[in-house]
Amino acid sequence: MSLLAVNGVSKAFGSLQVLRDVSLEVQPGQRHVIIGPNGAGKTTVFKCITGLLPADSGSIAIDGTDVTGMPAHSRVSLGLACTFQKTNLFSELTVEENLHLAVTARKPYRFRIWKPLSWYEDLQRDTRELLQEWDLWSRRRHRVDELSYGEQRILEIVLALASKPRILLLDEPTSGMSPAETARTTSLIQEMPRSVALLVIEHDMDVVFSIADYITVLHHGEVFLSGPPEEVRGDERVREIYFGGGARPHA
Ligand SMILES: Nc1ncnc2c1ncn2[C@@H]1O[C@H](COP(=O)(O)OP(=O)(O)OP(=O)(O)O)[C@@H](O)[C@H]1O
Repeated sequence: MSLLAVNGVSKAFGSLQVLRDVSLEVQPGQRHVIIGPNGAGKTTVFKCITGLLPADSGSIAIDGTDVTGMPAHSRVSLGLACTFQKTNLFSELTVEENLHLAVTARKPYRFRIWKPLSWYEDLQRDTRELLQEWDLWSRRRHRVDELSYGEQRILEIVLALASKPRILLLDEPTSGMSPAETARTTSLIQEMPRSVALLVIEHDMDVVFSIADYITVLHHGEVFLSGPPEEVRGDERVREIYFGGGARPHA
């Protein structure tokens, strides 16, 4: 069974039809990348999946559970996590404090004043492991607003991983990054455990073909093509969408 199934989702903003009958599936452990020109509807698909926007029609299921009418927080409890293009961090707190909050959010007893001592030990251990694993240990005492934009976006991905999601949605994880930060983010994504499936919106084709094992091409709000990377890379019509009008995918 698919971990995520989007079935025939449509969405309009007033008279602007942004999504038309969009269907896609994400399998456990898959690295599924959505590409398409600006305005194709990629972020809107993400918002419908997370529950930030209601779909006008169609359905969405996480691991077989129909979540179409469910609020966003219920989808999170089914294992969905998401980062969007705008960072969503506590900028006056340190890297470590931000991670503490994210790790706390998934722990039992989090609303209890009196917690077992082991609770604090687990919190410290989980935070330390994430900091070390994702190469943020030396930055742990830095306030978030002292980090570069790229580092902030990397931290946000790590925070999303702290909730131990089964499926993680990343909206343009490398946009606005320096080449070095893009390379670091690409290897971070490549090194993520296969216990997490990824659905990624990405414009940088080098990143797309470094991480994807399945690609969906959106164009004018419709699924234009989906398949393995070799199939998409060789498809003349996809080149035409990107390069036909002289428009290039922005990196
Ligand atoms: N809340 C909104 N109200 C009205 N129109 C919107 C809204 N959100 C998005 N749109 C429009 O819907 C279309 C699709 O937007 P969306 O952000 O999903 O595209 P995208 O493929 O993610 O583009 P990009 O690659 O530029 O991020 C665009 O024409 C956009 O202007």
